[in-house]
Amino acid sequence: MKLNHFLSFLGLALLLVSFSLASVLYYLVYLPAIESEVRSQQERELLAVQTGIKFAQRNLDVLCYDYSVWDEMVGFVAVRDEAFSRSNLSSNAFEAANIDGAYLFNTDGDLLWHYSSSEKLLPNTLPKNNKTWIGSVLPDLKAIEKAVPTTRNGLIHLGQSVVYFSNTSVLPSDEEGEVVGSLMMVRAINSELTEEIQQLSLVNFSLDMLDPTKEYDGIETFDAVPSIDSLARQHMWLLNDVFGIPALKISVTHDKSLSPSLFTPESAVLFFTLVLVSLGTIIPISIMILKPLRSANKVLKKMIDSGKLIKMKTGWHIDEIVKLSLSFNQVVEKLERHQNYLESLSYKDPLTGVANRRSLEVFAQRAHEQWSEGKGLIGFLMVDIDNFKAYNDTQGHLAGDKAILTIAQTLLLECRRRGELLTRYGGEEFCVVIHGDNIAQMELLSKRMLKQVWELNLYHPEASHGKRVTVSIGGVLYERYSPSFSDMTWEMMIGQADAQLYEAKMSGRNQIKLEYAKEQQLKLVK
Ligand SMILES: Nc1nc2c(ncn2[C@@H]2O[C@H](COP(=O)(O)OP(=O)(O)OP(=O)(O)O)[C@@H](O)[C@H]2O)c(=O)[nH]1
Repeated sequence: MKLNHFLSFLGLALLLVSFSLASVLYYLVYLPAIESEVRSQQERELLAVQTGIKFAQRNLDVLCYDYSVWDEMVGFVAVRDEAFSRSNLSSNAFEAANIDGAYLFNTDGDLLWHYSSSEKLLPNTLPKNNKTWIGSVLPDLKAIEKAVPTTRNGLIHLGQSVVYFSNTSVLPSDEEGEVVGSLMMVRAINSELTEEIQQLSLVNFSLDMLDPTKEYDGIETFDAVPSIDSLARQHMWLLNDVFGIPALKISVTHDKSLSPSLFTPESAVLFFTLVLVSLGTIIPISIMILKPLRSANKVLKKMIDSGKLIKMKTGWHIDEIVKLSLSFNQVVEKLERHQNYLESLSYKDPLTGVANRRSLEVFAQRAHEQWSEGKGLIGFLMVDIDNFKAYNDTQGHLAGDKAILTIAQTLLLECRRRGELLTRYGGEEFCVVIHGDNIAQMELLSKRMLKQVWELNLYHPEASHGKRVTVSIGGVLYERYSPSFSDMTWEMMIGQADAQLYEAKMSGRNQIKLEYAKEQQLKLVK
């Protein structure tokens, strides 16, 4: 897998994992917590409405009780005194106390006196014909016989209206004595009351009057403490009147209802931030790691293809990669040095340190090519140590090695000009390749070499000349190339030089035999 593909895959995988993790956390942890919070808030809102309604009811109960357990009211049941009615039961007082209707009954349930704020609440709208009118709304015999104040309250339909009522038995203020009747006060369920409870509970709700003849299936009654089964924007509850007939529908609108969605603008922003962060991480990694890796790969491939050692670039951003490149380059440098050393070894004679036969071949081939192209002259000198077998036999092989080394170094000092190369041809024999312009060069060089070896004065008891080590030299020099030389290879030229060496040996050693080749004409000189 390519690294950039791997990085893209990694980025994508990270995004998917983040998204999956966020979803799991959202659905398994966050959402249940939010849901339970919203549920408990909704339950609190319903409870607040319920409490608010009960509170409105209690005000009515207290007011009704105050009027009922009052000696003057007992007197008013017996004789409806206009003066008492005017000063204590005036419409202004009831309006101020938010009472929409007041009805005074005797113990038989007959209406003795009433007040109503509107025609809708006139006595003829009282649901007296209901079987439970006495007992549920007015005190029954049992309650009357108890001779203590008893109260009934709840909802009732008055004509087209639904009201809260509170009915308290009328009896003397010390609560001893006969119950003479009952007083009922009502308050219409209207927008004013709804607003009052809303302000009290701080919950938004509405109260809708229901058709008493209809049935409302699927809506629960609102009496016990409500419990929420499912979260909703709105919850509805039924309020029955004291006769069990549906009277009102409460619709509570909740502040919070819907669970927060995972797919919100905020989560989209978060997601794209994650994408940007991932890209922002992957792109620099690609630039800082992928680029050097690609470059290194290129260098290695080039090395394999070309067989050459190549250094890497080192200008990267990451320290570790820079260090790796530097170390690689150090290895390359060491290998280069080692390679050069090995190469130099393969071109040098190990005993004398002068060029070996391999170098001779390369140099001779190049010199011959250039000579064939008409550049300069070419020549070969074969230098052989005289009577060397005898030297070895008398002085020992190690001394023989040393003598070869000394003679090689001496010859090397003479072959220092451009176009001259001294090589060890084999054993105690050397070959000098000459590629130059000077026709006298070969002769001069031969003479100097002969003289320098002589002057070394290496003792040789069985030497042909002066008890010292000498050399014999045979050579050939070709003048500028002409077509008549076209068949002459450098190997043939060496052969000619060797023949001259043989001549020198045959002529008594410690001497030079050179041959100058001039367009088929050979001139022998000493
Ligand atoms: N010590 C030593 N001896 C060598 C080396 N290479 C060749 N020789 C010896 O050189 C001697 C060459 O002997 P020959 O070829 O018979 O020639 P020569 O005795 O020099 O006689 P001429 O060449 O005819 O003057 C042999 O005895 C070789 O063993 C070397 O590297 N070290």
